[in-house]
Parts: sequence; C-alpha cells; structure tokens
Amino acid sequence: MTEAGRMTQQLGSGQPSRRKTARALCFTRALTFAKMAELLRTPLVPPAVIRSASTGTLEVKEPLNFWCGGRVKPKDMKNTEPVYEPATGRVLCQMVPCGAEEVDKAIQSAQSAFLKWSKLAGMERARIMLEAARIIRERRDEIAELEVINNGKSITEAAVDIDVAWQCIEYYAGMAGTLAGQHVQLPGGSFAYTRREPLGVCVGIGAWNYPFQIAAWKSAPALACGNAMVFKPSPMTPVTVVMLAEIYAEAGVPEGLFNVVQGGAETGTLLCHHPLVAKVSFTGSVPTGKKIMEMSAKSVKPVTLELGGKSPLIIFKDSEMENAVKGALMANFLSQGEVCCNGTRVFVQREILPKFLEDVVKRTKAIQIGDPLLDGTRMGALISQPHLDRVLGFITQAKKEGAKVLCGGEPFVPTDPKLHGGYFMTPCVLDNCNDGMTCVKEEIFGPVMSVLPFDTEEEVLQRANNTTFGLAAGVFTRDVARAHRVVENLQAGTCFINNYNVSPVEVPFGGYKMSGFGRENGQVTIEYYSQLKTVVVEMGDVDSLF
Ligand SMILES: NC(=O)c1ccc[n+]([C@@H]2O[C@H](COP(=O)([O-])OP(=O)(O)OC[C@H]3O[C@@H](n4cnc5c(N)ncnc54)[C@H](O)[C@@H]3O)[C@@H](O)[C@H]2O)c1
Ligand SMILES: C[N+](C)(C)CCCC=O
Repeated sequence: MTEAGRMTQQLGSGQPSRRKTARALCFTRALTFAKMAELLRTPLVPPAVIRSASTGTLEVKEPLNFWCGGRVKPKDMKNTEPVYEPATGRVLCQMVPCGAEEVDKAIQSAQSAFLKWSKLAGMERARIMLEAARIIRERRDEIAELEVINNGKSITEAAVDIDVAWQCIEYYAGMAGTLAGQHVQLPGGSFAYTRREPLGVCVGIGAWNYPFQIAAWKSAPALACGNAMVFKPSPMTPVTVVMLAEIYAEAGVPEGLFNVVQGGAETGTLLCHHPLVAKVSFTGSVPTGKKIMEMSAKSVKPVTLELGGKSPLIIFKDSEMENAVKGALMANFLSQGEVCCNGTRVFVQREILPKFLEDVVKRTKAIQIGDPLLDGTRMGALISQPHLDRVLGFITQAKKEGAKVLCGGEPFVPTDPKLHGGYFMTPCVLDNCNDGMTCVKEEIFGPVMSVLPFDTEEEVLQRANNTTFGLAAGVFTRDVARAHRVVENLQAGTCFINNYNVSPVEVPFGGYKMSGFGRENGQVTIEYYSQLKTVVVEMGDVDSLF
C-alpha cells in the first residue's frame, strides 16, 4: 500500500490507533525506515494519556511577538482582535497588531543578526539549524497540539505538519554547507568566479492553514543562505510561530535572526514598505498577493508568491479505482479542505463515474468529524464562523446552479457539548457539476469536492487548463505514456501522477499563472533566497581602448 494510501485509509476508517497515526506519517515520504519502524513499535497509549492539552481549556497569555532574542509584549493594546479556538468557538487569546515602531524594531533586530549570521561558514549555520530541527522533533507533540487548538485541524495532520517543518529545516541545513559558486576560465590565465550571497532581511508573511509549517518552509532556506527573517503569521493563527522563534534562539542563532511580528494587513504593509527589507515571501490569497507584489515593486524587492488554486484531478477509466478514490479524498479533505493545492475539480471519465461516485461518497460519509485533539478524528473544525458560512454559501449557490449534493455540505454539531460552538461541517461531494458553476470556478477553501464527467483526453486537458489558477494538478491512469503526456500539457506548477498532495521537502512546490511564482522546498529555493555575485579577475595587463 502506498504511504498516502495509508493516510487515506485512515480518513475513511476513523479508527483511533497510535500505530495508524505512525503509519500516516509515512505520507510525508521523508521519514527514515528506522524512524518509521520505531514509531510503529511504540506501544498503544490511550489518547487522554498522551495529550498534554485538551480542547476547550487553553488560554494563551504570553506575548506573541518575538525580536532581539525574546518574546516582546505589545507596545499598547490598540486594535486588539480576539483569536478563536475553531473547535469550540472560545476565545483563545488576543492578537495585538504591531505598529510602525515595533515593525522597525523587529527589522533592526534582524539586520544586526544578519551581519553576524551571514559571516558564519555554511557548516556552522548547518549545525545550528540541525539543532533547531532536533528541538522541534523533541517538542513535536506539544507544538502539534497548540497548532490544533489554534487552527482546528486534526492532531494526526498537525503532527505531520510539524514533522514536515523539522524535515525542511534539516534538509536546508544539509545544503547550507554546500552553497557554492562557479569558476570560469578566461583567456590568458584570467578567470571569473561567482559567489552565492544572501539577500539580507527577508520578510515572510503566512496564511492560517499551515501556520508553523509555512514559517519553516520560508525560514529554513532563508537562514541556510545566510539571511535573517521577520515573519508575520495570519492574525487568526498567531500562536505557534513564536515557538519556532524560541526554538531557533535555543538552538543558538544570533539574537534577532528570526523574529515574529503579529498583525494583519496594516502590519504586513509596513513590512513590505520597509527600506531595510530585501525580499518578501508571501503565502496567501491571490488578491493579497497582487498587493504584496505592487508594494514590493516600489522598492524593487524580489517576491515569492504562493497563492491560491482551483486544481484539477483527472481520473481516467483505466485507473485503479480504489487508489483513485483515495486520491480524490486526499485531494479534497486534508485540513478540512483548507489547502491551497487541493484538487477540487475532480474530472472522472464517464464510463466509471457511477462506481467512482458510489465509492467516494461511501468513504466521505465515513470520515470521523469531531474533537481535533482525539487520535480517531479525521476532520476537525474550519478556521472561523465567517469562513464556515462562506463555504456553506458556496454549497447553497452550487445547488441553485444545478449541482446535486451527494453527501455532506451541512453544519455539523458534535455530541460533545464543549464542541457545540465549533465551526464544523460535513465534507461534501457535488455531482451534476459543469465548468460554468461558481463551485467549479472559484477557490472554496473548504471540504467541497466538485465532480465533473469527461469523455476524451483532449477535452479534459482543455477544461482542466481553463482557469486563471495553476497551482497543482493530478492524474490517475494505468497508462504510463498517457500519464506523462497529460502532465506535460497541464498548466500547473506541481503535478501528481497516481497520487495527490504528497509534498516531500526535497521537491519544489509552487504555482503557474495566478497561483504565483517562485518555489518553496527543493534545491531551487536556494536561488530565491540568495543573489549571485560575479567576480572577474585579470591576470595580465589592462588592454585599454583609451
Ligand atoms: N500556494 C501556497 O503555498 C498556499 C499555501 C497556503 C494558503 N494559500 C492560500 O492562502 C489563502 C488563504 O489564506 P488567508 O486567508 O490567510 O490569505 P490572505 O491573503 O487573506 O492573508 C495571508 C496573509 O497576508 C496578510 N495580509 C493581508 N493583507 C495584507 C496586505 N495588504 N499587506 C501585507 N499582508 C497582508 C494576512 O494578514 C495574512 O498573514 C487561500 O487563497 C490559499 O489558497 C496558498
Ligand atoms: C502540505 N500540503 C498538503 C502539500 C499543503 C501545502 C500548503 C498549502 O496550503
């Protein structure tokens, strides 16, 4: 069975089991076999014993800003916003946005750390980053629990997110010592060489769906290249990123190297306009991405944009049906469907449509929704009440436009009274869809799968590409030639063959078209966090024209 398959099996089964949780971690594909074996040997422990936090109990009081090597209290309590625990609707903490003075302090702090960090040998940076990765591994359950409480996703998924975060830091630590330029021989013994140099203070701005992981995906390559970073998480998920800052500090980075400022659009704007900022890496929606690009253009700051999507998943009639169904679930229901690269337009070849729908609905109905801190839960709560209302609104609209709800699409109230104020809904499969419907054209960012029949390869390629987005795409088929021909013609930055949403840190991730540009993960990201200096060395006399 494939690794993602194991995860999918869990999505359908809803069986609480520590062994299964361990197996699910395989889907990152980056764990060593030894680690997997160790996890699988771990004895079964009841969830109540292994959790240090429980849903509906936590209040976060500590300051959530971090610069100059420590947590920093807000200057004043202006424009404070409540942060909710999605599973209960309770207020978890207050988010106090940073103003101009605080943003400047964080950037100055990063600048002074940059001057030290960038002068270290790559191997020295690597050693410190490896220590940070080790600490994250050690504190993985604690971080994952907090992520669940702040974001609402299931603990099984949050644990994977934290694993991916330390793997990313480990991966780029491995590269820090290998950064090198090129030597070019020129006539007469002269030569040139190139140096890969850091950019300076980089800004990271994150979305709320993968708060800790996004901060790791941005900071790991940035730090490996010798940069410093100021990171702003989403105002809805301010809690865990400051833990990453503490961990980097504990691992031994210079004071001020990785900083956290809290806030929303205003704070983000201050970061993008600051003259000391050398680069902005943004994860979020297309409209905000456009603003980031505009602001950065004013001072010619390079940007990385990881934006939204409406990705196609194409299932041909020769597919292995069970894998295709599992792939469709993985493409739609991870993190309550709040995933940028989800394959939410599921094109199914007409001959297999009835069987596909029967199986996909059966598995979707079996998804265990509820307390996200319980090991058996496979779907937690959406991020907020307005977002839940928006997602349900898409379903109402889809019905008006002629789609048929095969299952789900309703608000869900778990039996546990403490979850009655949570933002839960049942995952939804929509049939009878066509390409003109709102649910097929717009990013819903919720657990809503739109199924669309197709007849020919040529037709489905044209329809799959008929979108302004281009983040990801998937194809299921047993025909190897067809699989490669189809991905060659798909306009998407990340393509999956016979699987979906498998994103190991070694491979680049990013979009085409309005889904953004630049990449995260993989070797290529080094290029987005460094600049190349060319040095030409004359070994003879100057041959002057004058
Ligand atoms: N491609 C990817 O890797 C990826 C990953 C996760 C999420 N996303 C996308 O993110 C979106 C959901 O996240 P969201 O609702 O947090 O997105 P968003 O665009 O509303 O906000 C993202 C971040 O930008 C900040 N921001 C908002 N306005 C700003 C401004 N004017 N200047 C500077 N910063 C500003 C927000 O405070 C937040 O931190 C979806 O569209 C999803 O597809 C993309
Ligand atoms: C880890 N995933 C599932 C590939 C998600 C990447 C981030 C997108 O929202």
